[in-house]
Amino acid sequence: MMRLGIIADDFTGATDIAGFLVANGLSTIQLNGVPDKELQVEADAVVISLKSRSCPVDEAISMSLQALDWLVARDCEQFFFKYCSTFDSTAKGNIGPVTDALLDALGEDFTVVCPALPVNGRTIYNGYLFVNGVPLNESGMRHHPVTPMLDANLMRLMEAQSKGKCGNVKSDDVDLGVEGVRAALDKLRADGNRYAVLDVLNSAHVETVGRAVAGMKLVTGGSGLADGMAKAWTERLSDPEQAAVAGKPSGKRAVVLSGSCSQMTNAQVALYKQSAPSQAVDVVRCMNDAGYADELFAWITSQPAGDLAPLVYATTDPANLSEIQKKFGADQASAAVERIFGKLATLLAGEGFDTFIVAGGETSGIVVQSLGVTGFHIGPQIAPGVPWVRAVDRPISLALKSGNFGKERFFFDAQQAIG
Ligand SMILES: Nc1ncnc2c1ncn2[C@@H]1O[C@H](COP(=O)(O)OP(=O)(O)OP(=O)(O)O)[C@@H](O)[C@H]1O
Ligand SMILES: O=C(O)[C@@H](O)C(=O)CO
Repeated sequence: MMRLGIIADDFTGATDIAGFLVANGLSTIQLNGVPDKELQVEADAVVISLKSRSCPVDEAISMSLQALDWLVARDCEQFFFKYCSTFDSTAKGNIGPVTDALLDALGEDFTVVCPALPVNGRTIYNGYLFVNGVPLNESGMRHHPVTPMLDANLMRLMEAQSKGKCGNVKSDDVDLGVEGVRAALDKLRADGNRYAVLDVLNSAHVETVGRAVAGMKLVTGGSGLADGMAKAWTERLSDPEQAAVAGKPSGKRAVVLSGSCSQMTNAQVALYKQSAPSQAVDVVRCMNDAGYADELFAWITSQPAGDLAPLVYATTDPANLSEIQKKFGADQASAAVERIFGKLATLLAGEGFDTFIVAGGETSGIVVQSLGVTGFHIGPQIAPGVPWVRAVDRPISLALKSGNFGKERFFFDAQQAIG
């Protein structure tokens, strides 16, 4: 019997939250896009992954409401709007409008905002979001190709996008435990706030806020909050290993496709290409050479099988990225790069590649769409927030890595985990 319905605004975000639920023993299925009305699924949690983070706001709202309807019709009792642990949403972003639409649809007038994920260095203090101890707007996120984050104050970001007031539950209240958080939430609500940013500095706070929001119809945030919520459902916990079995990887031919320009992906690519065959993507050719994907495909298939998987990367440093964007326009350059990765994925699957290690949320979205995969079983985690997943409808395994996740050896670690 399904209980928790999750609407995620991108693909890697969806696998991230699903991975934490499975690690806590909740059986979880991830569906790519809003499924057919007929589809029935049996799981403790269902994650619907959308591509709604950076699309026009009307589309984001409409997709999210369709996802909500689908989950409501499957008897979900609680709903989670999952967005990025680095917020990834400027003053014009979709998080506020989608939260408002979900609240209205559920007949609710209050929710929490909690992108914290301390295990990956995302903490919230006095309502400011930090990445490894640095305010969001001073972290690598200020150079993000699509959503450069120039403010770390979550109340301000939320109010700029939405139609209500946003307060803050301070870490002192979280230190008081579940009752402290609930009292602070009641007070903020009574004071006319529509949203409350939850301070979270460590894993004890994660558990406290997870318990404190147990009765809330709608919560919003990152996978840290879901980790805390899942830990609170002790009576439903089953064997975590069992929950991950259906998603274990077992593929034979792997490739690494990296379209993220985050600091961490830059470090992962730099290390991996010292040992593995690699090919950099030429953005100019992505834009104007119809045969470019075929050429990259031919290069990949010419690499010896059995060794480290070949890497194709568009990953580049902030200075070069900003030059490319100035020359061609950020949207045009991104779209051209995404198109190449999409074509490559289709060609590779046709050639028998069954294991795709992908870096970047948008990049993962396009790869998954191009492969035509409708949903995933969630497997064991490679790194916090990055589980192996196995397509429900084809023998294909994927590791969909959020830009900033994983350690430097991530691409090696992923391949080591293949059985
Ligand atoms: N060299 C490049 N020049 C221009 N655009 C690029 C280049 N490399 C990647 N891109 C684009 O930048 C965007 C990166 O977004 P993506 O979501 O894949 O990574 P990310 O933002 O680091 O990951 P996440 O969303 O998981 O944090 C994609 O649209 C990609 O096509
Ligand atoms: O929360 C995160 O950081 C990730 O799951 C994500 O959403 C990046 O795309």
